[in-house]
Amino acid sequence: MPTTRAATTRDRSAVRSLLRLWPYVRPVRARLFTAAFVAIVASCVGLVIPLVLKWLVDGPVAGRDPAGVWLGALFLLLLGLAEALLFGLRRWLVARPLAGVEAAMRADLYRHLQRLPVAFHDRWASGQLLSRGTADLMLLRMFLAFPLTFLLVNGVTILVGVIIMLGQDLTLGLVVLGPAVPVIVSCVVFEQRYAGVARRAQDQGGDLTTVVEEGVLGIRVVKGFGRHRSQALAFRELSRTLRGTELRKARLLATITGVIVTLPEVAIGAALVLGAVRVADGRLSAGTLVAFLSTALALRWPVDSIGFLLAMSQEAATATERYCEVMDAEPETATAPAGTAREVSAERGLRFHGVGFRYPDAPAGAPPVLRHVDLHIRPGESMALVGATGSGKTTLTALVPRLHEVTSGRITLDGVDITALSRRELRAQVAVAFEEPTLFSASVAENVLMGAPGEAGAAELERALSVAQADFVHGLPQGADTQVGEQGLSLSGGQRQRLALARAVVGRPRFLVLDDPLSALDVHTEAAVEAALREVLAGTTALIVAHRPSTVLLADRVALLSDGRITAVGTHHELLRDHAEYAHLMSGTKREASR
Ligand SMILES: Nc1ncnc2c1ncn2[C@@H]1O[C@H](COP(=O)(O)OP(=O)(O)OP(=O)(O)O)[C@@H](O)[C@H]1O
Repeated sequence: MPTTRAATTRDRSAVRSLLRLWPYVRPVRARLFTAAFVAIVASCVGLVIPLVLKWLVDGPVAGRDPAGVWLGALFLLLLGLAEALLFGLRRWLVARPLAGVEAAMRADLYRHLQRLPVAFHDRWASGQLLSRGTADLMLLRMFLAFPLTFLLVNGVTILVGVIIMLGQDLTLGLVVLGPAVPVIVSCVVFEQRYAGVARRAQDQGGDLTTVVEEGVLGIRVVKGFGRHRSQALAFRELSRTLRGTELRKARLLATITGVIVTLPEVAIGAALVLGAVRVADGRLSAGTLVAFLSTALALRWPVDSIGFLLAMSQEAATATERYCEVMDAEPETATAPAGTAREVSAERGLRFHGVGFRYPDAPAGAPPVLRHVDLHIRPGESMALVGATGSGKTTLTALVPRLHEVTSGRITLDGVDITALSRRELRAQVAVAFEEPTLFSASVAENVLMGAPGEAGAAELERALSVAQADFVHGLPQGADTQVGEQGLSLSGGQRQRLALARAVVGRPRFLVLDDPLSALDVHTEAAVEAALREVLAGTTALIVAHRPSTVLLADRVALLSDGRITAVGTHHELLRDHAEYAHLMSGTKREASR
């Protein structure tokens, strides 16, 4: 199940979580405060209406003065209009800045994701990241636009309304205030329970996103193996779980809304009966009772809405937590650590010095993938890396561009420790091509030139395409400007591999790391690519993971990786002759090799 739980819902305050939004809200704070002030004024204007009603009932209505009634009606109309206009103004004030806050947070999240190490992405399910960048940020925008303002506005409105009611009649005011304590206690309990359920629903939403993403990206496998039904069942199961959590949320919300609505309504009913008796006794004017009840009714929405405003705030708090879990993850440092000795030896070429590595998420007690790897690839030399499947070849190649950090030992490029180079410096020197070629939704040219941003032009592009034997590009509808589909799926596996290879060589890197980059090519194309690659490799120090003798023969020497260590280094023929494991790995294709 693609679940990522970076943190459980710990004891934490929603307010503390929401305060972390301040850096984003700061630039638009003036607008937000103005909008909140406008909303408070609008709400208070609404509270003036009952006072006008009181004047109307006790004055012109009781005195049968039609002109006074018309005047009062006109005043009520103007107050209603002013209230509506002010609420409209509030909306206008917040809409644009809050869209900006959401966009800024999304941009920061994306930028941060790009800078997080590969180990982080190995650990986190993509749907969890996707849901943080979409659904969670939408929740936050809605919170800033609505509950944040209205919790304040409604609080002030309720306070002013209660003061007005108490001023009109103390006894009736106390009757209406009666349910305040049970309502507040219910709200506190609701907050605690809702926080956990809201977090669960957001995490389950992330899991669902992961399943949808995998199903769409893996549609060929799903169809090829006729797995629609089992995929649909798995999806239905997850969505049923999410539905259960959403229902639990709805039940909690329904309960708190029931409490918040019922208790005050009962209190208003009691005040109505008591007030009517006192009007009949002549101890209260009809106008005061009308004004009192109108004020109490005007407070209904501010009180009734507290339930869902609190629910939205809780969801925003958990969304903020989820967002911050990613933002708090330590990114790769872009610059070299200060004080690191750059030159550790005068040795040229690419050298592994006693390198050890274990994956951060490997089970405790599992042996390291690499142990004391010592290997020297001389300048201009190409070294093939051969080993059984799962022996750690891909892992070793990933250490050179620092996609993972060595856990012991060090790697040097021309005598310079790679940790002493900034990422930019390192990646300008080292180019990589992986067995699984990833292309982006962009043109062929953009995909290839990604290997040398800002440095290479049309001539370099042509040269790289020619080295990778990617002439098929000229036959595409718009040549190198043809857009390749999502992940390059509109191209064949071999075509994608050749574009990935072109991307690796386009910047004429000093160090080239190729992870079995020719595996999807037919023998004729592979031979043509190898011939062209030999020219490139002549001036480059290269480490090439190879499974086939034809790829091994590209290299000057071969290193055998076995049980996490380099157990032999020599030419293909030497190893074939002296090492049974190597001969075994190459067996079955020996004839091809000796041709
Ligand atoms: N992200 C990861 N987290 C934990 N272990 C991993 C991770 N990636 C790979 N491994 C483990 O590391 C070991 C070496 O994997 P690696 O991909 O480097 O082998 P390989 O020699 O390239 O295999 P192949 O020839 O099949 O491509 C394997 O046992 C694998 O299960």
